[in-house]
Amino acid sequence: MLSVTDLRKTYSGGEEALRGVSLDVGGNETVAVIGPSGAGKSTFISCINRLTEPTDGQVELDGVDILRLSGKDLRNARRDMGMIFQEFNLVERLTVMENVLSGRLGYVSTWNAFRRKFSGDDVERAYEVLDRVGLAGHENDRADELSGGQRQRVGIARAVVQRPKILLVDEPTSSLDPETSRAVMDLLTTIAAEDEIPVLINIHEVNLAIEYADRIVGLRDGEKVFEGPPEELDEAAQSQIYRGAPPDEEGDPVVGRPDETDGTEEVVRDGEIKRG
Ligand SMILES: Nc1ncnc2c1ncn2[C@@H]1O[C@H](COP(=O)(O)OP(=O)(O)OP(=O)(O)O)[C@@H](O)[C@H]1O
Repeated sequence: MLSVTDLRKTYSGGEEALRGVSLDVGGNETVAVIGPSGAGKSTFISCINRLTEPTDGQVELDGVDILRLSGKDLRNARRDMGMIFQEFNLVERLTVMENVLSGRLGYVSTWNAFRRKFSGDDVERAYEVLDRVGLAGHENDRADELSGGQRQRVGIARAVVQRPKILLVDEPTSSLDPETSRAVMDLLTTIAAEDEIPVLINIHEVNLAIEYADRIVGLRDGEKVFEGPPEELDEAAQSQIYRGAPPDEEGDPVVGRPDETDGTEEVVRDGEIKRG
């Protein structure tokens, strides 16, 4: 179980990217974080594994206080968090197999890692995982010979091969076309469900979040402004996340405020927008 409490990040320039965000992710669930550009989504994920140092707050993974760790303990904790990146972060001149095995580097001695000497079990597991992501037969292809979708499959395999306790996924489909994006999301959520790994995923496309997530979190200006199941992410909630629409006098969020339409729409307050 990942438990984040009151996480804050102020960058050195004074930008308050996170203003006290709390979130629990556990079990087999997929939690999608959505929000406009600059809302703090990437900062949130990178503060959890401390690629970015948070300013304040608490991050616990299965009871381990991540923010207190350093050196070897931090490296051990990081390998419990499988990272999948927008730009895949593969080593271009290495093969698919070498890239996947680099997910196991934390487990082999520095000397053996230097010699790229992996145990037979590690290699066997890498073959298995590559088969599961649909890359059997591509083990010896160089990363730079692959399509975008294949590259993200390698990224997924590299994260999964290390048997993480959680997958942290940052915009995995931003560089992919819609069809490939869906294939990657299918694969990611299938593998996570089969291996019982919870997933925390930043995603731009709201439709993909609704389709694939068990729970959606909306960030805006470094604050959590929505949390709920996909069916609760109605137009009012989306308006709150993407436009910061304030609640009206009755406490209901305002949908499609007149000054934000092109004048051809009649705005009603039950979430429905009728065209003139
Ligand atoms: N390294 C940095 N130094 C200073 N400010 C930063 C840094 N990284 C991010 N920021 C700022 O922090 C805020 C949140 O950025 P972040 O990248 O986390 O948002 P995001 O929701 O992931 O955006 P996007 O969807 O565009 O990737 C932004 O105002 C951004 O300019």
